[in-house]
Amino acid sequence: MEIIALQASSPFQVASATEASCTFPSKVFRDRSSLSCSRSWNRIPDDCHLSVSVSRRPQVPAIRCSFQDRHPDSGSPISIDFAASVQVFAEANEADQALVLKNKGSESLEGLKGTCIYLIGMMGSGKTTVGKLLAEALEYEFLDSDKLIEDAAGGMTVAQFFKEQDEEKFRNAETEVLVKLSSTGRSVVATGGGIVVRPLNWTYLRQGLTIWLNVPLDALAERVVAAGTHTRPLLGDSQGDAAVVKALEKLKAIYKFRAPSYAKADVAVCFQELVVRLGYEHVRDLSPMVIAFQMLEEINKFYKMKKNGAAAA
Ligand SMILES: Nc1ncnc2c1ncn2[C@@H]1O[C@H](COP(=O)(O)OP(=O)(O)OP(=O)(O)O)[C@@H](O)[C@H]1O
Ligand SMILES: O=C(O)C1=C[C@@H](O)[C@@H](O)[C@H](O)C1
Repeated sequence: MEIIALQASSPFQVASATEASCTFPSKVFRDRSSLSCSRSWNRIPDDCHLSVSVSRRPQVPAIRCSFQDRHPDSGSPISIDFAASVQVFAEANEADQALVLKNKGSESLEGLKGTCIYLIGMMGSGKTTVGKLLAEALEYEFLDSDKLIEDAAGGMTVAQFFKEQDEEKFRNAETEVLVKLSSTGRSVVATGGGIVVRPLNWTYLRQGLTIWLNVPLDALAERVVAAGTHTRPLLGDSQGDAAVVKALEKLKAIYKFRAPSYAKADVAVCFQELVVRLGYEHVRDLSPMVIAFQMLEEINKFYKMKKNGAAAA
């Protein structure tokens, strides 16, 4: 354990005036100059020094920062930890991001207590891509409800299901899969885009934590066309120059009907908000890692609020 004293001015955000834990990327703690505190904390005396302890566990470099001082008014010990913000995370290299995600995942486990996570959102919103990263960070199993339906139907693809049977039968199979999933735990489930529409499905979704990936429709249209719409029967097979425009029209119609159901999620990650916070130009600039980080932030916030609510009641 190494103790270093620092004067302040920092890119890190303080999660709360009294407590928050953090894990900084190794890249950041090598660069000590970036570890100092912001003057915007008017409760902290200007000449206050930070004491930073750097622990080097074999796999997980971590830094905890806390003030070694007393509150100027009350005299009680001040303990402030920094939380690496999504801005800091987005700038870290991939290896550091992986470490931070893992640590952040461990922090979320206390609130989650093994609860299943259901990712909901329009087709192409990244439930599978980001869900796998989230599952890894939490050491949860990753499951895909469409895949479970396909397995239960003897390998018939979702597209075949829609063609050879009908949407109603597909929705019944989807509910059956959800019933089974609701008796499990410690899984991140990428759900089918339409799972939210049946009110009955919410009985099961509510047994877990629901997270909505709220992605602007124009970005979705680009993605689904790039990946090929043939696997998404509700979009039809759009190809050629007009494909994105056609896909966008269909997505708009579907979303109009579903938006209130997605909004019932416990937690939402709004991609447009994230783009603005990070000063990016487009949703396509958001990496799956950054989205997974933000999901963990929102999960932690959700359980913290729940805990505070329970304590206040
Ligand atoms: N953050 C991202 N950046 C770039 N591409 C992404 C991102 N997230 C997802 N994609 C791409 O978008 C496409 C759709 O992603 P994905 O399959 O994860 O979505 P989904 O919500 O699981 O879709 P569906 O509900 O239709 O199965 C994939 O080709 C994936 O590689
Ligand atoms: O949005 C939807 O309704 C769907 C999304 C896919 O994940 C599949 O579940 C299926 O293609 C239907």
